[in-house]
Amino acid sequence: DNTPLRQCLANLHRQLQRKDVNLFFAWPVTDAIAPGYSQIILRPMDFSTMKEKLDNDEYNSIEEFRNDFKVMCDNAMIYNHPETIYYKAAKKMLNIGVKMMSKDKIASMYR
Ligand SMILES: NC(=O)c1ccc2nc(N)sc2c1
Repeated sequence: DNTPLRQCLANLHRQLQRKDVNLFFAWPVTDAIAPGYSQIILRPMDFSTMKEKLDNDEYNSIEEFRNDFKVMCDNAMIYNHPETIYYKAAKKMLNIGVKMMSKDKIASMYR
């Protein structure tokens, strides 16, 4: 059933994924496209995995969702060098996400 939290997270997921125009974050990163990725990144995350967790009701708060989103962006800024398009896309998307899910914005929902 669609609880307010699930609807809110589904909207956030849609809005954030729209920013990923090159689909760099749509699917799990494979070692085939990113050599050594699985040795370097111990907690992989991507939008399809987040959607699966959403559909399986695995997020109990916006904070949990925001944490996965931040891990996904941080991973890309750990594995990829700063001058790459992947690093830059992650940094830009992280800034957008932080604004959309800021702590004070979430707190303001409970006032
Ligand atoms: N999300 C990432 O870190 C990411 C995504 C796609 C991609 N394609 C490559 N050739 S390296 C690479 C890294």
